[in-house]
Amino acid sequence: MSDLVVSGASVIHGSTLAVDDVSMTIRSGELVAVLGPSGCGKTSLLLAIAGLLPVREGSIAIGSRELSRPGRVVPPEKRGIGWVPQEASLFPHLSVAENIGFAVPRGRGRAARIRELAELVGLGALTNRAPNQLSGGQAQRVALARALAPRPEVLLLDEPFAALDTQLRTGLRREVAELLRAQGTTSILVTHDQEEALTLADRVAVLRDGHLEQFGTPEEIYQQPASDWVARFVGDVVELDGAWRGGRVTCALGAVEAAAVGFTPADGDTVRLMLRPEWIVPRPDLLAHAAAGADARVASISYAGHDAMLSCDLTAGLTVRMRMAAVDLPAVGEDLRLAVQRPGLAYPVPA
Ligand SMILES: Nc1ncnc2c1ncn2[C@@H]1O[C@H](COP(=O)(O)OP(=O)(O)OP(=O)(O)O)[C@@H](O)[C@H]1O
Repeated sequence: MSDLVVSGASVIHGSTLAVDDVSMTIRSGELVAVLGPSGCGKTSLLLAIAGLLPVREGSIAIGSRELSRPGRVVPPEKRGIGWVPQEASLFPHLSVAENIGFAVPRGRGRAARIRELAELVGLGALTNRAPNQLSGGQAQRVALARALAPRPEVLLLDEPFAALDTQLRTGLRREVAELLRAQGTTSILVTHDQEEALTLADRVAVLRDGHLEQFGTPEEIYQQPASDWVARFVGDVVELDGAWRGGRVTCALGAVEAAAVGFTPADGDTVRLMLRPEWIVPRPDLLAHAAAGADARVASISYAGHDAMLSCDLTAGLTVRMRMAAVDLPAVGEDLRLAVQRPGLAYPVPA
């Protein structure tokens, strides 16, 4: 098995430059999520990898096997790449087994291979069913089995769980990720659901307006966003402007330790401090230390079962949100001393 290498690829979709100079190496067996807002080029990137759109610049290859470059496209059926679409789009007049079998070559062992694939996706008992007798989740399992049938080197999944209800989606996507890992299939999952991307993928590619903003592990994307845009797009952020001095930002939350991302501020510069809401914590032990932390009053609490989001009015005049485990929550109106429990991220203030 080889890596999938996308190298400086640009793709025109209609009249739009949908993918703009994207480079990424997807390691053999890796599950990569492509995340981004609507229209950022996720599907266009997948179509180019599948051979359904040409590249205008750059190249796409699996190992040393070049699949796309300007003026040359290896046809989809010769690329060794499988596709699971958003809607299962099964043949309505064929049974589950026949739908899966559509992609299994004729010959000896065909029936056994169909049975193996049906069992792999948990449909061993439903092989004689017609598509209209399947739930949405079961239909997606058939589409997955059909895509895996020719043993593709790379599997592309275009929002395969988007049409399913929340509970089914959570269960099925975990199962599918485990199955793909067990098979060692290199997979690219397009999604606009950040939770899906962060929980399932080995690495996440964040696209914006056709550009690759960041490609990293879920922890890197969440804890060290490469830009303020990624910080805002993936997860919740608390934003405070303050003065930079020697690795600290003096703002309404006090003097908060921070790392500058992608620029080098000078002492005295105004920077934008970004924090995740769970990085802000109540610190009753700091009440006696006037220099540390910031005084706040709980303005509202949004309870979510396992945790809660608190809006706190700072004495200094701003409101910040903090997320905490929903155990012994403070009450609305309670006074707290807040501090930041890990270094924040500093970005330039937008012009
Ligand atoms: N069928 C099409 N014909 C012409 N242009 C298209 C077509 N589909 C997409 N585009 C253009 O390509 C750009 C990228 O679209 P693409 O579908 O790749 O984005 P996406 O990130 O997958 O969006 P979504 O999350 O909404 O599916 C769009 O802004 C649009 O202008």
